[in-house]
Amino acid sequence: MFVHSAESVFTIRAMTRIETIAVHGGRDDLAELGVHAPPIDLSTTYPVPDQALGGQALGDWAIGAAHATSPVYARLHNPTVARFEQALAALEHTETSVAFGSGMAAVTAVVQAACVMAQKPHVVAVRPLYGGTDHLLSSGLLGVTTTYVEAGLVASAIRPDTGLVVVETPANPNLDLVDIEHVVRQAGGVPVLVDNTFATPILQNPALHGATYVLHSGTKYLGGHGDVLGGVVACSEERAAALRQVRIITGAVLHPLGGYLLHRGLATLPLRVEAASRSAAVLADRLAEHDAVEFVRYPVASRQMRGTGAMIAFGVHGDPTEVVRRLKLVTPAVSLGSVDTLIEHPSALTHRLVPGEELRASGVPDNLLRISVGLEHVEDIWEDLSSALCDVDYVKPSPTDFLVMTASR
Ligand code: MET
Repeated sequence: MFVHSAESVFTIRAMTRIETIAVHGGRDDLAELGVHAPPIDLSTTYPVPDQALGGQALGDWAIGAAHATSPVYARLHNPTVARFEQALAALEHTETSVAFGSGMAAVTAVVQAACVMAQKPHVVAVRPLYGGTDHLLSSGLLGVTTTYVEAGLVASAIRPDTGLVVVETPANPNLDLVDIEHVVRQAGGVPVLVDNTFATPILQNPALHGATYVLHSGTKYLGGHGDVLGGVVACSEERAAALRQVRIITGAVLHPLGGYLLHRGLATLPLRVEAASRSAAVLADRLAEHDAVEFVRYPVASRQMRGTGAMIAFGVHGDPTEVVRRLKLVTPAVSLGSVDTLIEHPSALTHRLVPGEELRASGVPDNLLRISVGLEHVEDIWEDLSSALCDVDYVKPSPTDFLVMTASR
């Protein structure tokens, strides 16, 4: 019942338009079940009257199989989560995907599969990355050491014991863009993980550019409503087997309710991304014209990225935290990709655990604010932002003052 037939997978693959895949992905067993919405299976255990057969299924899951005759136990497999995984894989143009309890659990599993299991304990990473990922890779907690390089210097950092290259594009928090194909070429066969959380599969499909693992914090755009925590890695069936093994052993599973909500979020993902991106483009232009704004970082569409997205980073003259404090509509909070517009100060929050010097060196100055544009009316967002910026007491610095300010940070 929980196994998707080869024929139904083909049906999804044959759909080429992303809006249609977003609505119908992972739902091909529903007609057979006679239901309209995917059932949420909350079972923690599954009866196995034939214990030998149950044991065989357990053995199959334990080696990372995609299917077995029974889920046996919720840590091994869950049909509601599997539907979300199938849908996300279709959107990312990969064979499959593996879901986790959070984005960080997903990153951890990739490092464990590509570095720890493969006994290649060296990682090459391009900064900036989400601060949590950076902290995980720097901490040594998983027994790996990490060399940080600029995107153009990845080849020079690869060693015989390098198990993984990690990039995020657009990068959290400053929206730096990385040429994925160039990084993949430089990696020379070492698996490349691309964090695609900011772009979403609607704007960018890293696997089509050679990425081995495509990671999402599903908590963000995929869920889309700020009410579900989850992570997912889209990849080949072969890579997924190791990730499932890690997930089973470590217990980093996504709860079925999370799987349901992430799956439901996918249906409206194209519309949400399109609407929020439209507003973000307007806001990025207006911010760039504002006297209180020093610079704006907003991606450009390219062959790799089909649109500009709904994330904006900008630097303010004066105290960035004061701007946040004065906002009345925009939500002052970490996270992104929700229906409401969110703003946060990366140096204080999302990137707090990255050493300040290193953060600044990777293009994240202390005056940078990050906005995730939501679905409110663009004029209401602008009214709130512009009045918060206007209210801030600042003296527009002369070039000399600016040098002094920079040096004192
Ligand atoms: C706990 S920090 C927040 C997490 C989230 N990944 C963000 O970038 O906003």
